[in-house]
Amino acid sequence: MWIGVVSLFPEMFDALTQQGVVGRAVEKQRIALEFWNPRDYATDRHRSVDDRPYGGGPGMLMKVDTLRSAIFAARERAQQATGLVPTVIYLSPQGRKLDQQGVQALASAGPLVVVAGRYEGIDERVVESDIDEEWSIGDYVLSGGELPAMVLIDAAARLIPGVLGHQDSAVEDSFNDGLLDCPHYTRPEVIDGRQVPEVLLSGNHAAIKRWRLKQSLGRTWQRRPDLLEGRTLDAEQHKLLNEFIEEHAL
Ligand SMILES: Nc1nonc1C(=O)NC1CCNCC1
Repeated sequence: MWIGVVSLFPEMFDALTQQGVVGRAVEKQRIALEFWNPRDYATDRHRSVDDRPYGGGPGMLMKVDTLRSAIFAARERAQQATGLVPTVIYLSPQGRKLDQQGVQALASAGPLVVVAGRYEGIDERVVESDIDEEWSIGDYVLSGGELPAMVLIDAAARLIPGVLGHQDSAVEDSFNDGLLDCPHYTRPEVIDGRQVPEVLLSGNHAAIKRWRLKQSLGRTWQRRPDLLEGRTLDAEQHKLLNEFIEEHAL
């Protein structure tokens, strides 16, 4: 998967590329990550990358010409590297809320150019003319689009074949099947009197799988009932959820 990033702080992405799942994916060339910094296109003495908003008001916007130069360069490189026209993504609170379904769509959308905004954001005409999709990682305001971009890249990378090792599977990740994750346990068997559920020590893999699905369904029902709305449960899932509800009835 080819991803171009437009950011004033490309060094922030070292947190993603120097270690962990994405770091290994880059090393294994499952993912190609390239960066364009609008500041590299600044021609004035101060290498300006921000500009004042029309109509006044607090804060600045990203300067149009340096931003667009970086986007165009990234888009050009995407086509050169992949032969495909990239999807240009802009991260902002005004975007579509990112969820696993959206991540799956982005992970299979071909090359991406991800634009990380700073200041109060970018000129609306740049959104209209140069951005294909606007996405938000949540209803809160951050200092920059770099962390949202890293969230998107990390989540998408996990879905690229060959990125996750055998030791962790994107398939069992919560939200991959639209449910919350089941509880997990590791050594020791007792922590301050709290035991590991017996079934997990039984070696009965069918029972363990059943227990985990039941816990996922139950926790989703308890904590995020919205995720179950419109979802069709099969007979087994209905049975498990009903068992969970009975066991947890107050
Ligand atoms: N939430 C968000 N999901 O994506 N981007 C988000 C965000 O807060 N961006 C900042 C908005 C203010 N300007 C700097 C960037």
